[in-house]
Amino acid sequence: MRVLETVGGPADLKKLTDQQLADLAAEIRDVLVETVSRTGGHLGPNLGMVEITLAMHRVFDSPRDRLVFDTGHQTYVHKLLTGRAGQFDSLRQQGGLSGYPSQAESEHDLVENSHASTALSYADGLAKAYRLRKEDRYVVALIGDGGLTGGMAWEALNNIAAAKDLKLVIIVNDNGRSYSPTVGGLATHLTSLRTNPRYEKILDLIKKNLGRTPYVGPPMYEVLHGVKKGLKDMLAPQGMFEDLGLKYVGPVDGHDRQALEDALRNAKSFGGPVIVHAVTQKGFGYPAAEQDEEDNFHQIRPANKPRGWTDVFSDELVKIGHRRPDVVAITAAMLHPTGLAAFADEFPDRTFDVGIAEQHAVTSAAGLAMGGMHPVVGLYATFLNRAFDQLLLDVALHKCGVTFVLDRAGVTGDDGASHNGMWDMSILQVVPGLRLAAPRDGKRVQELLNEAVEVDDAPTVLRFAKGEVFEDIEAVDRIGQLDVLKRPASDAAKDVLLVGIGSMAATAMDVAQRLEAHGFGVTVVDPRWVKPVDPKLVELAADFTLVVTIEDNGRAGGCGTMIAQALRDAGVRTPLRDFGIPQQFLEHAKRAAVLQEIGLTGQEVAREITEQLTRHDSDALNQPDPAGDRPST
Ligand SMILES: Cc1ncc(C[n+]2csc(CCOP(=O)(O)OP(=O)(O)O)c2C)c(N)n1
Ligand SMILES: CC(=O)[C@@H](O)[C@H](O)COP(=O)(O)O
Ligand SMILES: [Mg+2]
Repeated sequence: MRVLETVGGPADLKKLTDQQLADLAAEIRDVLVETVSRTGGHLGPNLGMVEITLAMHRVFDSPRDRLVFDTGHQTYVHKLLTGRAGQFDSLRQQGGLSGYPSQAESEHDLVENSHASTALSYADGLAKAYRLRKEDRYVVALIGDGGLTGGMAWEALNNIAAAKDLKLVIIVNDNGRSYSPTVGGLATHLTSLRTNPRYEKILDLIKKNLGRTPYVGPPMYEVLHGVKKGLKDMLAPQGMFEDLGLKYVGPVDGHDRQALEDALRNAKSFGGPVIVHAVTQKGFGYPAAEQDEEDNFHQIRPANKPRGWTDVFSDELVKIGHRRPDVVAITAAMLHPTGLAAFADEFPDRTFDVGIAEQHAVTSAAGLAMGGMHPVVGLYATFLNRAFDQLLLDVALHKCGVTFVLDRAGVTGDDGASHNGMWDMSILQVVPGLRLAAPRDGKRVQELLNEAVEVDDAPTVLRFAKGEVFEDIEAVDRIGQLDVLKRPASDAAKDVLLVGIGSMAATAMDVAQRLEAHGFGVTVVDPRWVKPVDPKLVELAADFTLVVTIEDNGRAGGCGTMIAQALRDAGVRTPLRDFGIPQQFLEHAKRAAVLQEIGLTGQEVAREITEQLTRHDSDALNQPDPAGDRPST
């Protein structure tokens, strides 16, 4: 029987021998490689977390002691050790285990948000709560070196360092990478800590020698090891953490479980906030991941991936870069995933990786624009949320010509609720002067990106979906900025004006076909620029019985809402039905499965409209469904 099968929960770990623990670590790595290669997910980060997770669960008592994982993508081992090994095959599948912590799955899971750099703030709050409630519980926060480059982490450290009596242990999982090697002064400092051979060797020497004198040895080693500014300052530049007033333990070999346990017990004994600096290798134990230059298999990348929206953007930006020396690119630690790597290869001096620091990225872009450059900021749509204030009041207020390219907009699916790009076309509607484009296919990505970088007195935004780019849908006419994609076969009644937004233009074409089969006259348009609302769209709407909008964004405050407002403001009484993502946190599943689930498919939308049009109840065309914010079906 495998050791893993004997582990029903963390308590079982405490009974295992060193040999059994070594066997268990090997078994876990086999399960990770075998399963994640099939299901997809974060293989590299989790291979690097085996010994740390074992040590965490052997030294602390989850869930009484609370374990908080930053970003949460590195919790597969935690799941295997907390009673979910039997379900691990269902990882990231619809109805199966989430790829991130899930309170619904286990009492051992707490933080579900996959946005980085939040763990220390949660931990600060939790530890304060336990102190106030006089609960003798530890909080253990695991954060990566990448997560530490996020501003929130330093806001939290500033508070934690001042709270000497918080029972809080911070484990920095330092593998030197986010996706790519971690950048900035912090990375350099962590490197100086982890690569100072003298410090480690001398400590080992002391430990070995002192260890031979049982009565004096271990306590003496503890004193030496715990000494604040003496031994360490002399041997390794401490600076940062200790100068902040934080106890620092390490650097510890993050793949030596025993050493980790010693360090965590040492940290636990301080009774106040401590940083344990664990040095790991992303992908450890699986050579293919260890040697993967791009990102150590941060995410399993499917072999021969079809050409995606990201690729079209990436190629077009390089072309623009050649003709526009003022164009620069900014990434928040996601050079490859956002398609900026090609631009970086071509223009290394005009590409800036700021770490996982979206807020800094956006305001730094404002500075670059004020300095005469035209920044293109590449982000995943959901991560823009974090930098909304910077976009609103650092970029838009000053009318800075910054172009934002939001990848993974709309339903992304298997990374769960916090990864769906369902917020941007709602929050961006309130930004004065901002121009928002939603390309429907690869050709429009090229077209709209070139139009966007020409705007130098306002922020411009392009947003497109995850995955394979759609086939080009050519327009049959252009009215103002509007592309007409389909007119009725004959001069049939102008029953429905279908507004397909971005990737939903293809869905709109499918809906049109289905409606025409029921004898309705349908015109399909793609606004291309969805903000501000095109006056030509408002004019056109006046001639139709019903306007229908379809968008891959939350319904609340989305494009449908804004177009309806523009119709009302212009006195156009044509009723409007808006289809979009229901304003809910969506369970993880593949994108197509989620779209099916929420009714954002051609078949479902066509059924709804047919039902509404054939209800013969003219009011039906005017009254929204009394069910309120029902799912968009
Ligand atoms: C706010 C935010 N921006 C970007 C990401 C995308 N992202 C997911 S994991 C990751 C790298 C995390 O690096 P690190 O914290 O060092 O953890 P590791 O993967 O190395 O274990 C990034 C950038 C995110 N989750 N949150
Ligand atoms: C954990 C994280 O934020 C990213 O690694 C996320 O998994 C992105 O996934 P895709 O790049 O596959 O959209
Ligand atoms: Mg890292």
